[in-house]
Amino acid sequence: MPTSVMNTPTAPQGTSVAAAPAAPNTTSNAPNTPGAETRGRERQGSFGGSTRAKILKPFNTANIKILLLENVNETAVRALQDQGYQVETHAKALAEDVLIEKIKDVHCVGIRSKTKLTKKVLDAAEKLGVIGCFCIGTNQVDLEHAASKGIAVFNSPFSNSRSVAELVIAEIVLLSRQLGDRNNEMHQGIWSKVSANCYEIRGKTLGIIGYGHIGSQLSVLAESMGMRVLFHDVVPLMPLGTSKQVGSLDELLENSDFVTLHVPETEETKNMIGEHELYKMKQGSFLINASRGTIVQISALAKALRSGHIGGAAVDVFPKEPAANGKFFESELIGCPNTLLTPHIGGSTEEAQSMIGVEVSQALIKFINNGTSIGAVNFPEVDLRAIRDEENSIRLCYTHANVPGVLLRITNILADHNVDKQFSDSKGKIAYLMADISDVTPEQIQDIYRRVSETPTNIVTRVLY
Ligand SMILES: NC(=O)c1ccc[n+]([C@@H]2O[C@H](COP(=O)([O-])OP(=O)(O)OC[C@H]3O[C@@H](n4cnc5c(N)ncnc54)[C@H](O)[C@@H]3O)[C@@H](O)[C@H]2O)c1
Ligand SMILES: O=C(O)[C@H](O)COP(=O)(O)O
Repeated sequence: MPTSVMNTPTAPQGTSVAAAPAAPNTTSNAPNTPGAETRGRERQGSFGGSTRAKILKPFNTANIKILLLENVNETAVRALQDQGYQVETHAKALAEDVLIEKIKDVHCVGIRSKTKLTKKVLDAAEKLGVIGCFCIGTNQVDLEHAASKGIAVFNSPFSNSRSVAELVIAEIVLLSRQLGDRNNEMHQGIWSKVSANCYEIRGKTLGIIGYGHIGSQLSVLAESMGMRVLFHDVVPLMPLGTSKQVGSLDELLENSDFVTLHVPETEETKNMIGEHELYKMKQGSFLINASRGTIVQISALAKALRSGHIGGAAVDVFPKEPAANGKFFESELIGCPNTLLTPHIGGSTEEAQSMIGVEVSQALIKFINNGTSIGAVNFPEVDLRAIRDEENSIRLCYTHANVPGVLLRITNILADHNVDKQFSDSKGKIAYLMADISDVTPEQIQDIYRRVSETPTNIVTRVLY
């Protein structure tokens, strides 16, 4: 595979700082901003007593372009700007043609759940090395294609879990008391005081489908409200509190008063809840979906709500969601009885967005500056302990096809050098190797870079120093 443009090395300039090949599309030899460098040193602390840890960075961080879409939180914008990167922000998702034009030139893109990074979009991205999903879901990215191009994808696996769990707790109470309908009536000037089919949630059974970060957090909150919790998951999991894992989806549906979905969007979960499953649910029971819109068949749910078989639903996610605020929303669920519709706000709290901004921006910075891929969702997870702060030490980051014989080839290239440490791992068709090499001259760095990036298995080669 070809070496991406973002990894073109700079020519040797005579000093270690100036000479090393650069990461993302470095064109200038200006040093990093002093502020960022000092902060980095403080963070990494001393290395083995008297020797400090080296601050690895792509050479001129001002040349690194970051595109942040969908109103990514200010905490991320600041953190990325503090590194000296060029950061362009947009409040909304971009139309595909605009995105294709914008993404051509950037080294990193930050998105939320709306931006679709398809094969077509990724193929237009000539310099892209890393993607940050400032959310939990990563189904909006063609992860495999990104990996095949050496593009690592990071997300925030749990920073908004609590926000979703709290919303679901609120919805359980609201549905149980038909609060959506009562509220609508009052706003129309209609006084309608009813207790028929309104219930306390104490003693009722909550069925959680998908007992991951959100499902398990919800389980604890629901039990503290006096609910009994059943859950269904594809893997056996430790039940929290007195909750109980059931043997099948049907068993959960048949025994729950409230059913709530917390699974990712996958081939298996698409249309997971249709007519058959809805009619397995108890008469008058409630359905909540704050996972992904494709998991519930909307027509079947609307029919079950209108027939009264399902007593109410809260839906936060839809198969087709408007691209931005103010755009028209349509759904067969509009006007269904006791149905709460929210515009994908499960993770939309100040706390969650701020934490996500910090978490994902740190992962991006570590990947760009240090090559660290820990936490990547589509990429082998590799890290090395800090590199010594010595002039002529470098870090080689090599993303390559996962085929036999590669390590031997790299060992031959590095045979005459002092490899301080090296680690490599693979995931599916790609593998990632990091090696710290000391005592290398600028000419040797150029030679290592050239020979590694010319290997037939090369996807992306970077040298950090
Ligand atoms: N509405 C929102 O704003 C919002 C916010 C955050 C997350 N989400 C969605 O919620 C989903 C779940 O989030 P999470 O953090 O709990 O994820 P998670 O990965 O921690 O947990 C998902 C669980 O689902 C299970 N699972 C997968 N496939 C399954 C199947 N076919 N049947 C049963 N269980 C299955 C997994 O084993 C796992 O335990 C995310 O993927 C995202 O799409 C929505
Ligand atoms: O995947 C997620 O974390 C949620 O769906 C939230 O997505 P958002 O950041 O687009 O609100």
